[in-house]
Amino acid sequence: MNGLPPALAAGLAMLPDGTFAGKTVMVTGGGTGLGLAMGREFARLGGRIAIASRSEEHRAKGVAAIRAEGGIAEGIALDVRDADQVALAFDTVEERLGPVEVLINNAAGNFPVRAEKLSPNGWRAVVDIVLTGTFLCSKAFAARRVARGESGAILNILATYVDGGAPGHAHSAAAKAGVRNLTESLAIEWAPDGIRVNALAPGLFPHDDHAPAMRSRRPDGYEAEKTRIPAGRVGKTQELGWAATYLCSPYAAFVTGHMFVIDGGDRLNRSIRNPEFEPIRDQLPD
Ligand SMILES: CCCCCCCCC/C=C/C(=O)SCCNC(=O)CCNC(=O)[C@H](O)C(C)(C)COP(=O)(O)OP(=O)(O)OC[C@H]1O[C@@H](n2cnc3c(N)ncnc32)[C@H](O)[C@@H]1OP(=O)(O)O
Ligand SMILES: NC(=O)C1=CN([C@@H]2O[C@H](COP(=O)(O)OP(=O)(O)OC[C@H]3O[C@@H](n4cnc5c(N)ncnc54)[C@H](OP(=O)(O)O)[C@@H]3O)[C@@H](O)[C@H]2O)C=CC1
Repeated sequence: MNGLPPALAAGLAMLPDGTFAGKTVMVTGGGTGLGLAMGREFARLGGRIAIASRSEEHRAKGVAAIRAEGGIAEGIALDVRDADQVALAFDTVEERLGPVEVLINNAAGNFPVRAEKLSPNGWRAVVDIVLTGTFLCSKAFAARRVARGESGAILNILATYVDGGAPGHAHSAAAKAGVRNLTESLAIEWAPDGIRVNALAPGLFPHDDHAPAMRSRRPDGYEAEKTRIPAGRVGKTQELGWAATYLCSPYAAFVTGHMFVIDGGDRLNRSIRNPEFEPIRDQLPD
């Protein structure tokens, strides 16, 4: 399990070429990090990618990365917390790329903070982006799919701390746990309409786009983390792309309401080695 698959080095897609040809895929927060990695994988398989987020700089970076690989991408201004902006974003994507057939609810806010120091606004910001934003985008998506009488797929990006919580992440973990439950409700409700709703729970996937607050505070970065994770390494972002494209593809037509965990066994908490231990509370900002 420790070795990287050769296909990763070769930059290969997992599914057949053209699996998403002619389909429009909206990725919220798709200009950076994991969202961009997933968008690149959908684009490799022929999908037309709408990168929807607040920052023009992030959107432009994501669009350029996908176009540089020969893919089709457009940037769409969106704050997922605002229902009017969500409606406008779906309309704009439809004009530019065609109706959205796949929605990746990837946008998130998070900053590690001791819960007793988290302000009401800080709590609201994270819960609104993660939980309310996922609901608003899912609702707008499904309303359009149902009106057209056409099927679709939604993928909600969680985090493995939906089970068990995490010190310093009370706001994010609670919001993500809410999204997990929402995934299940919507999967049942929209299954008769041909809309599948699944979730992808990543473990640790460090990347260069992370905001300073989200970077490891340890001088050795993620080296110690690697010894804690049973697989002996952190995740590679393209691995999420493979999982996301599978879950939204016709090969997963009978999969809905599922949470797919991709974490190298981290959540099982069975360390095969014993790293130097530093309590997570002690790693949080003062
Ligand atoms: C460790 C290793 C991990 C290792 C990595 C572990 C990975 C764990 C899994 C990862 C999960 C993720 O979600 S990773 C995704 C992370 N990406 C992001 O967060 C990018 C987007 N984030 C943002 O835009 C901002 O951070 C966020 C605050 C959420 C939203 O921005 P807004 O402009 O809407 O809000 P603001 O007005 O700036 O702030 C709203 C309130 O939040 C407070 N606030 C903002 N930042 C704060 C902070 N660092 N500490 C305390 N409080 C903060 C402000 O003071 C405000 O409260 P008042 O002063 O009271 O008004
Ligand atoms: N990296 C990791 O190890 C892990 C990540 N995750 C999850 O993966 C997903 C991606 O995280 P990651 O790539 O690491 O982090 P990033 O910070 O790189 O990505 C977050 C994205 O969300 C967008 N965003 C934030 N707020 C809003 C908003 N209100 N409206 C629209 N877009 C918004 C940002 O774009 P902009 O600023 O342009 O709005 C940004 O592109 C998240 O759901 C996260 O919780 C889960 C577990 C581990």
